[in-house]
Amino acid sequence: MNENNHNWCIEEQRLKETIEEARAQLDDALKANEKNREMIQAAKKEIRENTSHGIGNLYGSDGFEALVELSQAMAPVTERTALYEFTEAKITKLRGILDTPYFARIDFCFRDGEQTEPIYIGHHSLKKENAYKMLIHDWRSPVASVFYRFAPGDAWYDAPVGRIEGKLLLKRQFEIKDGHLDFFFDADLQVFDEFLKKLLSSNTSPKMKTIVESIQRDQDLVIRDMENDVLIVQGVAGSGKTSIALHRAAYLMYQGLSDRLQGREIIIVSPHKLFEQYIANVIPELGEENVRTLVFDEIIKDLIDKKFETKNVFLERVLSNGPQSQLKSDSMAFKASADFIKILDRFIDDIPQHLMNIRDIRYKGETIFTRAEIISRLQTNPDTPLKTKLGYLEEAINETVYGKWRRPLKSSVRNEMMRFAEIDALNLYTQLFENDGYFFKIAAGIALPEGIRKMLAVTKRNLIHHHLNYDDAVALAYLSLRLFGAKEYATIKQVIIDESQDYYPLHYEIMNRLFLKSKLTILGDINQTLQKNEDLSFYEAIAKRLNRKKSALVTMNKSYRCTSEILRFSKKFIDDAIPVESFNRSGEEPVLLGAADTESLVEKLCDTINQCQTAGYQSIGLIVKNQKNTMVLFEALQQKMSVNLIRHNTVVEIEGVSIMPLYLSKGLEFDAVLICDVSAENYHSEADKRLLYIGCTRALHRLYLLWEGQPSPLLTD
Ligand SMILES: Nc1ncnc2c1ncn2[C@@H]1O[C@H](COP(=O)(O)OP(=O)(O)OP(=O)(O)O)[C@@H](O)[C@H]1O
Repeated sequence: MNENNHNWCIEEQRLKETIEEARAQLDDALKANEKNREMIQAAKKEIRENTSHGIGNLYGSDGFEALVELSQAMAPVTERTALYEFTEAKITKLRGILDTPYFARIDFCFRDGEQTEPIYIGHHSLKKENAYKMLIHDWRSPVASVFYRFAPGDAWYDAPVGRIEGKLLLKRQFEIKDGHLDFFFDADLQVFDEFLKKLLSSNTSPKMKTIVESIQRDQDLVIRDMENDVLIVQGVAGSGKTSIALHRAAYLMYQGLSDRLQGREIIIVSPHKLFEQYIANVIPELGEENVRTLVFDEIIKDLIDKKFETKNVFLERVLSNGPQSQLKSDSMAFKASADFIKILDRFIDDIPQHLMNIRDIRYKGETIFTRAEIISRLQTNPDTPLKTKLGYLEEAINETVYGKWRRPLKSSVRNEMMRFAEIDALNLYTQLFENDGYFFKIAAGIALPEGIRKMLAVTKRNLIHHHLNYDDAVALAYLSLRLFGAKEYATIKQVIIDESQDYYPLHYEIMNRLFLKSKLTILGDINQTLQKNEDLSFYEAIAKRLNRKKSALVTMNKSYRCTSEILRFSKKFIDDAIPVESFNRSGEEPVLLGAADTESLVEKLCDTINQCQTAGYQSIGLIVKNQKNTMVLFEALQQKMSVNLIRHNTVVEIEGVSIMPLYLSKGLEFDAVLICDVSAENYHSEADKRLLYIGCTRALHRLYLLWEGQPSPLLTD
């Protein structure tokens, strides 16, 4: 028998053993859950039929005893239900194992000359029942990191007991489907690249997928990092930032049995709802309960509880090149800047002095707190919310009155004394803009933008008419947080922020105060900003603002999404401050197609879509600069074919042919991308260049740029 056949027999035998074990455990689990189900049903029946447990009895004279009895009767049901759910999760895991038990094997020799036990790595671990033998190690286990990080030779991994050093003797990768071994190869870098290329070439799902089998070394370092309180990743388009974010969340949930995180202790801040839906499958596929994802608008909503212009509506207005676009964009840049945070902080400090109408507090003819004392109390400890400090003041009044007159103060008297304590964030925020003189006094010494007077006038007008624009909503959220605090997020231990380049200093200041005890992973690409221009100092400023003990910046320059041709084309829209490397997967050159009028543009779009469908591409993304233009093209296309409309106030499944405004394509990907309106009118500025970069890099295999009339000069620059 030659060595290949010998190895094949060994691997088939191991696979058989693993599958037999998994099948036996699955049978046991199924039987156990059948029993659990029967017991739950019987217990429920007993509760229903035993009249002393009836709900009606709770309202009788023996209500309390009946309640105790009912809760005692319910206890076994609750326990069994928990056991049932636990076993159901195990069943799902075992079914997954039966399909694909593992994808890799490493032979790691702990000491020279020592016998090695092969270590098989899969999505889930499997231990032989009643024995110590691990048949499969979870991809997140410490030893599995050797697979992702080392080529055969010296290797190490960090275990709970410290660093374990040794030699990696073998690194083998498997393709197993439906429990059958299709092939395996012993990793040499070149073969692995071929394997990855095959994976990337066949990517046709409209939903994000796991990358457990092919995580790259630099990606693994980020996924498993436990050293830093703030970990920042600058990664080029398609470098795997979102994939890393999700695998990191699953890793954090697994890491360390004692400090294992629950899904509710992690938050992923994502750019929009559609993106949330796009990534929703990944963490459950990785075998964990889903974590909470939210978009920043939801944080604003929680804090201000008022209707406001959402981020997407803001972007739509800025990108539709209307008369107010520039002003809106400038106003956002200013009101969410570090300088405006200073202005808001000064304003908050000034509130007790000038906006609260505080008077001496008098009781029975005596002054118990002077106005100056109260103001000083409210101005100290700036990090404590004003409302909390007002609560302390109330307690202090009570204590003083009780100490002196030995009687508690009636609440009506206390309320009378503290009439100033009713604070309204929106009302206060409006007062900041009511009078230009007051604003300039608060902002003294701070550099203000050129159009400040116009901005102030527009803000004042909007606030008077109860229009809360996005920039004001963010500022008001900060003000509310400083005035009232927010406990809801206090239990969060890990925050993962994707598309981090699109947030401004004020967003980070809010997140810093909200997630005070949390560690943060921040992933972004400064080449993919919408309506703002950033360089690497952006990340330094974030780290400084978040002010945690340890922070690090990691850069990832290799892009896995696009073919080399698409990436080369896309790179012309960005400067070369950050190198962008391609994974070296080859495909067709991007295609540029002009049309004389809308009718012929629509015809060309239909032809191109048909070609893509004939070529077998399943997800086809039609990207348009803004929603206004999207609607025009959608109406025309709809007459000729079935198209899925994606717009900012709806969340639909992304499948087949979808048309959307560019800002909603952020973070997503499609087999084929058609950027539909690359005319001179639509794309001409530096900011437009970045939009084109974002749009083009959504494409995996094919890219088409179409326009009506004159092509954008950015195509030929
Ligand atoms: N190690 C890997 N193995 C297999 N596929 C990978 C790997 N890393 C990334 N990919 C694939 O590359 C594509 C891009 O990944 P992802 O969306 O995570 O990148 P990104 O950096 O967030 O991109 P962008 O910033 O452009 O939105 C996805 O299809 C992902 O599955």
